Amino acid sequence: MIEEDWNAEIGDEALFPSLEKHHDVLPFFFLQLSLLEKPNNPSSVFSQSVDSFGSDEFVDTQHQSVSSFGRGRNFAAKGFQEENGEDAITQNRGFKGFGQGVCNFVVSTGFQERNAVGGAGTQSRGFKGFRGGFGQGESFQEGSGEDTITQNRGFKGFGQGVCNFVVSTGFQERNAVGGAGTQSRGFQGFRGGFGQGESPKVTYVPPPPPDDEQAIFARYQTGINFGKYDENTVEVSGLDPPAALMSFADTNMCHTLTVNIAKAGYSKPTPVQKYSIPIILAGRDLMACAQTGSGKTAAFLVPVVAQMMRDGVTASSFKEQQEPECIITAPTRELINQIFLEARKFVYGTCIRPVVIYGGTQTDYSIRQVKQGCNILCATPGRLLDIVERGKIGLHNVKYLVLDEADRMLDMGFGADMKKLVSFPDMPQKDKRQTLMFSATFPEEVQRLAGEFLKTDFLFVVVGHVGGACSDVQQNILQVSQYFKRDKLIEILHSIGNERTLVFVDTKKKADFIACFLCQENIPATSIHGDREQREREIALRDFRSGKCPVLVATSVAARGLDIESVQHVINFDLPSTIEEYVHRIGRTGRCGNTGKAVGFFDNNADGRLAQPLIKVLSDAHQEVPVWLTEVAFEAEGGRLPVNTQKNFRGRGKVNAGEVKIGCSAREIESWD
Ligand SMILES: Nc1ncnc2c1ncn2[C@@H]1O[C@H](COP(=O)(O)OP(=O)(O)OP(=O)(O)O)[C@@H](O)[C@H]1O
Repeated sequence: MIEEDWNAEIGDEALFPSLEKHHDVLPFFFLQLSLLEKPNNPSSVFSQSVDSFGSDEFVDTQHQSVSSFGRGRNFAAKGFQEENGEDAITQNRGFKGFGQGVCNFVVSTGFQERNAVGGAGTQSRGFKGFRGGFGQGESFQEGSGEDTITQNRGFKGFGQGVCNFVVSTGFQERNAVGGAGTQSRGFQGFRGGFGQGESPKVTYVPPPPPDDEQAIFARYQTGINFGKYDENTVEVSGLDPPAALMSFADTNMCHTLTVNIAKAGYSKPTPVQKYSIPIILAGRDLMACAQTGSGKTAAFLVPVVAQMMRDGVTASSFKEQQEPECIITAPTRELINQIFLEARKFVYGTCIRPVVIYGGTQTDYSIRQVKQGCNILCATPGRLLDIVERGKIGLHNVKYLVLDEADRMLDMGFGADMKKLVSFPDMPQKDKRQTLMFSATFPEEVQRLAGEFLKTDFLFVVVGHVGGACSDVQQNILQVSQYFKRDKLIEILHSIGNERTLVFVDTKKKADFIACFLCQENIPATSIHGDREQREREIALRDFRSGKCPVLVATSVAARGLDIESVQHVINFDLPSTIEEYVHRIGRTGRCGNTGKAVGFFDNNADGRLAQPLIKVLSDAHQEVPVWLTEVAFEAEGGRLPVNTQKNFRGRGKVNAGEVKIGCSAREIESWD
């Protein structure tokens, strides 16, 4: 695990980045902001915000802030201690870092947001707090109680130094959703960024999902192109593949499972399901590649549950150590949770108990969930290894090991963890378990690596092209240089209206910045990325799902797997650095036979090397290829047209089988989780 964000999946500590990290982050953030400025437009949103602080000094002193963070005395601790509960305690820690330096620097998107959408009362208080705070040097310690008052006091407390500048992602969330209660979360974002000393223990316990039947089987409608999935060519490589099934009834599944499939609204299997289900039922290992949104989750869940029922799996009762029959891993917390929710559908009314555990939540909570019984364990890699190492999970019973987003699970982000998982002494050898890998993309290097985990007679199912984009997504690549991206974004979002839109950017800081910027433009937006606390990530996703915030600005943490109803648009404000990532990102729309639109801002200076693989993806998906793009591709390749566009396009040395060295560029290191 070498990536900053990946670490967030593994250790709770990473949720509260150390001060040292921000020594790097702050100058970068400044750079980022300046890069986002148009050269001839000094009156940017950012400058306006700055102006509203009423302090010219901070411009000159911003670099000092870097060194001043974290050296301070325990500023304002008492005031925050007056609040009850986990938030107050952590806030206290967060503020420890402030106060002593010459310049503390605050980026508070929250205040900007309240401007945009908050109630009048809140705005007034927020701004009072802000203005009053600068340079006054009053104390946090006065008063108690209500969040808004605390904020007010809190900001009064700033100002011992010449300039205060706080990067508070939490405030952004409030921007989007408003309300006093959420305002207090702003301080969480703040403390998350600038705490000092030891990392606070993560105490977040996610709310339990609703467990009434209607909620469990909630779904969205298949789209007009659902039937067209059958037009895709399907190739099965390997010896003696079983025949594909034509309907769910073709299998000998137990009655309860058949009923659950119907309740889930699945009347006919998609191609990846038609081929994968019989392969898994036949006990074969499988690597399956099919376009985004085409039902890969059920392609492994249905046969695994069917087999478990056939094997007469018994209800697992309360035990200190559980021995699940199936382990499912996925790279992000939100995705693994989604897989768990899907699993609940298919096991409904059976004795099979699925459990989900992931980073950013209280470890004891994960352990309690596991102890209560666990047949199918859905887990992100870090939390999984942690729980196994604590002896709460025994692996000797594992019959099914599923890697969703398998190419990501095997690359330099999680590859080492997966190797560690299969190397535990009690993990059955590959010939004693079934290993199943699914993704919409499988670069050749991963295919070779996957062999280490799979039996030699595994089957490889490919629906359409390996790594092909979903043809239900209308792709449009626009030439937009970075200085004009914000204007273009606003223009597009205004034309879109209230339709649900995912905007991808390349860094966590930029995700917050753009969400904040949109709020200032009266476009309710929120953000999701690896530096946000899990609670905030889940709120952001919930608000996006519900339509409360129709725009979600995200890093690649939201690129894979997320199945959100009615996402009509994906905008790649920054194009990703690999073509695989692009395919996954645009696959958040156009799912399950529905149509969607994807726009990519292509900056010739930054994205030249993506041109060629983009052309292939566009043409494979029968999309128009702009003439300028072919010219850029030609130039980027030094006048040659490269042939293998399935590979990652960033310069990479030769990779030998077994060497984990794929898929992550500098830009993704910033944005993955
Ligand atoms: N046979 C089916 N009939 C109707 N709906 C289905 C069927 N199979 C899957 N779906 C629905 O299609 C949607 C997309 O499925 P899923 O999330 O499994 O896609 P995926 O291929 O895993 O996508 P990604 O590559 O983005 O992870 C889900 O809402 C799922 O419930």
